[in-house]
Amino acid sequence: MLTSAPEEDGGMSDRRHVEEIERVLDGTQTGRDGFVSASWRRCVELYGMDPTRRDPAHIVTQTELRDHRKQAEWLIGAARSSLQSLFRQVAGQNYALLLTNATGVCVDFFGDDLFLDELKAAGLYLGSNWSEDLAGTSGVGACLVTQEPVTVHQDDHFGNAHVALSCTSAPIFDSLGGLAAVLDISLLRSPSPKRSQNLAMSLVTNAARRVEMANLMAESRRDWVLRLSDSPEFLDVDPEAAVRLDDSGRVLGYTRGARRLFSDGGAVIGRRIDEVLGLTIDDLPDLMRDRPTEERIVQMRDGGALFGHAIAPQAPRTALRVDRRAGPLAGLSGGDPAMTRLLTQAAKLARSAVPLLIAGESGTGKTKLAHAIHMTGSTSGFLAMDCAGLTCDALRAACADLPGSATLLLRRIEDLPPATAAVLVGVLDAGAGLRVISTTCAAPGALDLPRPLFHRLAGAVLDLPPLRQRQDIGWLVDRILRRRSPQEMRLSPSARATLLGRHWPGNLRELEQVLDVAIALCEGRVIDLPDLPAPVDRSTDLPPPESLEQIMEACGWNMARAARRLGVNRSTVLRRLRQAGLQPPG
Ligand SMILES: Nc1ncnc2c1ncn2[C@@H]1O[C@H](COP(=O)(O)OP(=O)(O)OP(=O)(O)O)[C@@H](O)[C@H]1O
Repeated sequence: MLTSAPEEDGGMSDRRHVEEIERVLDGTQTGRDGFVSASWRRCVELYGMDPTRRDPAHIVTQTELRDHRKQAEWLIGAARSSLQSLFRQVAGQNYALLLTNATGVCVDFFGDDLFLDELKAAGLYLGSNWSEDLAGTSGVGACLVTQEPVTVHQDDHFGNAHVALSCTSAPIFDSLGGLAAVLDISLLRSPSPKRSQNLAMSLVTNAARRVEMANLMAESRRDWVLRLSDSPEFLDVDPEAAVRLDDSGRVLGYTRGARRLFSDGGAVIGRRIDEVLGLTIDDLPDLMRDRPTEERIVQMRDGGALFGHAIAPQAPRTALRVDRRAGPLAGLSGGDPAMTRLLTQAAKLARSAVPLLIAGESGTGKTKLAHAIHMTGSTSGFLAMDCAGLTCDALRAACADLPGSATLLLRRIEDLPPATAAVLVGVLDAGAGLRVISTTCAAPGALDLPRPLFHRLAGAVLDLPPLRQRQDIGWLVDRILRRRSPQEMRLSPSARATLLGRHWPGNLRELEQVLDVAIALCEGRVIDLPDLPAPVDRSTDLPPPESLEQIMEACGWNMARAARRLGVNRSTVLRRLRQAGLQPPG
C-alpha cells in the first residue's frame, strides 16, 4: 500500500496520479503505455519508491561528472554535431537536449540560457542521473531499460516531482550492438496530449541514428563500410544503416538500423557478410559511388532489396610524407616510413655531386630511383649503362660523347668486368661535371670491387627495401593499375588481400607483371582472384628470414594480412606475438 498524496501542495491531480499508480499495481489497465506501467511496478516493487515524495534531482559530484565525461569522450565527440543540428531545429521551443551515458548520467547538454535555473532544478542539466532506480520512471530511465525510443509524458513519470516534464528519449548503440547512451529531448512545459511529442520522437530517433553512423564511420577508416537505405535519395547523404567489414568480409561492427536486416537474431560480429546479408565482400566494389545510385541494389535474404553504398578503406594516414618539392622522388612512395626516410635523404643528395650507390634486391626500383635523382638534380645529360660485359672501349666511347654536366648510371656494378674497373676510375677522375650513380643487388659491403673504385662510387649508399617490407603496397597497386590499365579498374577485396599478402621475390617488377596479366585477363572492370596469375617463382616464395616485428610492421599490424603472408592462421600470429612480447605500436 502506498502512502496517500500530501494534502498541502499535492492537490487533486497529484492524488489522482498516486491513485492510478495504486490501481496499476493492483493489475488494472488504466490506458497507460505498457512500458510505463511496467516501470511504475519496478519503482515500487523493486526500488521501494514512494510517488508522493518530491525528491530533488539526483546530481553527481563535479569529480564524478568529470570522470563520466572523460569516459564518454568518444561518444560526446561523435554526438556533438548531431546534437548541435538537432538543437538548431528546435531552437526557441524551450526544449533541452541531454546526452546520457549507459548509466543515465547526463554527460552533454544543450538548453536555452533563459531557463537555465529552471532546467537545473528539474534535473535537465549536466551531471543529473536519470537511472530508473534513482529518478523513477523517466524518458532516459525507461529507454535504458527497454532499449527502445520512448516518450514519458507528464504524469507518465512516476514521482510527483517530475509530472510537469515531457521527455522523449532514444537509445544509442555502439558498433558492437551494446547500449552506449541515451539521447533525450525534454520540455519543462508541454501541451497535454502525448501525441504532441511525435515530432520530438522522430527528431530524436533520427539524431540517435546519425550519432551511431558518425561513430561507426570514425572507427572504420581502415575498413570497408557498407551503408544501406530504402530510398536512393538518402543513400549517400543520410543512410539508415551501416555495417563495418574487414577485408575478408567479416563483420566488425554495425549500427542499430542494420541489426534488423540481419537474417537471424544471433551474434553477428565476426561472421562473414554473406552469412548475414545477401551479398559477399567482392560485391562491394560494384556498390561504390561512381555507379548510379539506382544501380546499387542489394538483395536482402528476406526477398526485399535496399540501395547500397560501399566505402573502401582509406589509405593509412602517415605522418611521414616526402616533401612535395622533392618532385619525381615524391612519387615513388605512398607513405612507407623507410621509403620516406630514404627519399628525403635522396632529395638532399640529389642536389650535391656525391656519387651514389643504390642497393636493393632485383626489381625494387633502383633504376627508377636513379632517374628520379637525376631529374631532381642539376646535371643535364644522362647515360645509363649495364655493367655486365661492359668493355673498356665501349665505356670510353660512350663517355666521350657526354656533355660537360651529366649523370652516369652504372647498372649492376657487381657485374663490371675487372679490366673495365681500372678504366672507369680514369673516366671518373677525368670528368669534372660527371655525377655517377651505380646500382647493385649485392650487399654494398660484400661488393668485390677494387677499393679505389668502390670509394669513387659509394659516397653515400641508398638501401631500397624489398616490396614485402613496404607498408604502401596497396598504394603502389592502385598507382600501377591507374597507369597501366586502359580504363579505370578496381580490385575485388579478396584479390587485393591476396596481392598484399604475397612475398614478391621479384619486387616491383613482379607486381607490375602480375597486374599486367590481371588487366589482360579481366573481363569487366573489377579484377578478381581468378584474374591473378599464381606466383611464378615459388622456389624463392618462402617466407624470408625477417623478424616477426618487421612482418607485422609491413602489414600495418593487420592480423589477417600477416597471417596470409606467413601462411598461418590468425590465432597462430597472435600466439607468436604474445610469445615474442610484441604489441602494436601506440
Ligand atoms: N615506385 C615505383 N612505382 C611504380 N613502379 C615502379 C616503382 N619503382 C620501380 N617501378 C617499376 O618496377 C620495375 C623495376 O624497376 P627498376 O628497373 O627500377 O628496378 P631495379 O631495382 O633497377 O631492377 P634490377 O635490379 O633488376 O635492375 C620497372 O618496370 C619500374 O617501372
